[in-house]
Amino acid sequence: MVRKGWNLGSLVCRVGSPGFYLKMLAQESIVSSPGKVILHGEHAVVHGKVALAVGLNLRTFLRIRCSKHGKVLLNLPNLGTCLNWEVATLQTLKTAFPADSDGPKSPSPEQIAALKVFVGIASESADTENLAVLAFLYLYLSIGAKYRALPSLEIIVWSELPTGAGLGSSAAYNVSMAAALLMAHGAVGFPAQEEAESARWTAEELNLINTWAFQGEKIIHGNPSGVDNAVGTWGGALRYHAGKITSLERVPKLRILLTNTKVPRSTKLLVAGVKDKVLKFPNILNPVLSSIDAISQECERVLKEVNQNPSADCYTVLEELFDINQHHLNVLGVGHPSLDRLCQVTASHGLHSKLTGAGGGGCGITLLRPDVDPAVVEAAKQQLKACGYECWETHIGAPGISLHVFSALREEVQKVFQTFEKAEL
Ligand SMILES: Nc1ncnc2c1ncn2[C@@H]1O[C@H](COP(=O)(O)OP(=O)(O)OP(=O)(O)O)[C@@H](O)[C@H]1O
Ligand SMILES: C[C@@](O)(CCO)CC(=O)[O-]
Ligand SMILES: [Mg+2]
Repeated sequence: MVRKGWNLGSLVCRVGSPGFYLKMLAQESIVSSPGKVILHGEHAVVHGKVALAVGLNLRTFLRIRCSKHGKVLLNLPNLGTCLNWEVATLQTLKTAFPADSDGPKSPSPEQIAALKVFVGIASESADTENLAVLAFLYLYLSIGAKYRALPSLEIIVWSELPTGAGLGSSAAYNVSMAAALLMAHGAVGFPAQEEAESARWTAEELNLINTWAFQGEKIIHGNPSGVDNAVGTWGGALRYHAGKITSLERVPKLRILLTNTKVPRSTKLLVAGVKDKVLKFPNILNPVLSSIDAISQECERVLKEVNQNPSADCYTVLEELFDINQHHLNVLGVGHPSLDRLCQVTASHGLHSKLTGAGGGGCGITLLRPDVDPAVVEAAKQQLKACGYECWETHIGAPGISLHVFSALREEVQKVFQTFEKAEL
C-alpha cells in the first residue's frame, strides 16, 4: 500500500520497502496527541473503578528527525530543557536494557536507578520535570532493545497544554513519544493521510502506541491507571475500567469552562497519597471509591439520555454529580484551597465545578448548560481571573494521536518548530 507521510515534499514510498526506512532516516515526521479532561473517576480509576474521560482541544506536538550524526537530541522547550547524548554513550546503558523480544514491559527499579545515575538525578528527587527525560530515555532504550537499534535522532516536544495542571500533559507527551519512536523503528507505519492536516493509525498500531506510552506514564505517574494515555491515543470520549477501554459514542457537545488555578502539584505524589490513605482507612475510603464508581456510571447513563432527549433535568443531575464527586475527592485528600475557591466562585453564579485530573491544585471544570446566560459565564470568568486563575471555554472530544503534514499545521505551531530549526547538537 503506497502511503504518504512526509512533511518535506510529501515523499511517496512503499511502506516496508528497504528504501522506506532509509528514507525515514533522512526525513522528519510530526505527531500530536491531545490533552484530556476527566469528567469523573480520577484517582478511583487507579483502584479499579470506572472513569469517564474526553480528549481536549489542546495538543502536544512532537517532531522527530532521524539523522546520521550519531547523536540523540531531546529538546523540551516547555521545560526549558535541551539535552543531547552520543548514541555510543547511550549504548553503555544496554546492560540495563538487554535485547528483548517481548513487548512493552514495566520499568524496573534497576532501570530507573541506572537512568537516574546516567542523567545525574538524585534518587530521592521529586522533581517532576526530570521525569520527562527519564521517560524519554526509558522509551528510547526499551523500544531500541525490542527492535534492536538505537537510531540517531532529533526530537522536539512542544505543548499547548499547561504542564502539571491535570490536563494529561504527561500522557500527551508519552503517547507522542511512543508513536514517534515506534515510527522510527518501522514498528508502526505511516497512516494514509485521510485529511490534509493529519492522519491516524490502525487499531493494532494504536494499541501498540498506547501500551508503550503507558510505560512512560509509569515513570511520570508512578502508579498510573492508563486512562490518560488511552485518551491521548484514541481521543474522543472514553469509558475506562481496569484497562478496558470503551469509546462513548455520540457524547453530547458538553460545554465546559476550564480553569487553571496555576497551583503546581505532582500527580505522582497525589496518587501515592491516595493509595496510602486507602490503605490506612480501607473501611472508610473504599466506600468512597465505590461511590465515585457509581457517579461515573450514572454520568454515563445521563449522557446517553442527554443525547436522546436533552432536558433540564439531565443537566441538574450532571451538576449534582459534579458536586458529590468534588466532595469525595476532598475526602480522598486531593482537594486544595484554590479548588475550593473555584467551586465557591462558580457556585455563587449558580454553576457547578469539580477538580479534574490529579487535583491538589491544577485545573477544575465547570459545567455550562446549553442555555446558560452568557453574562453569567462572563461574570464567573471575571471573578475567577481576579483570583489569579486562567479560564477558558473549551469543547471536548478531540481526536487522538495523529500524524501531520507540516504545511497543514496551524501557523503558530509551524513557527514553534521553525524557531528551533537550527537546534544545535
Ligand atoms: N510538553 C512537555 N514537555 C516536556 N515534559 C512534559 C511536557 N508535558 C508534560 N511533561 C512531563 O510531565 C510532567 C507533568 O506530569 P503530571 O502527570 O504531573 O501532570 P499532568 O499530566 O499535566 O496532570 P494529570 O496527570 O493530573 O492529568 C512534567 O513535569 C514533565 O515531566
Ligand atoms: C489521578 C489519575 O487518576 C488521573 C490523572 O490525570 C491518575 C491516573 O489515573 O493515572
Ligand atoms: Mg499526568
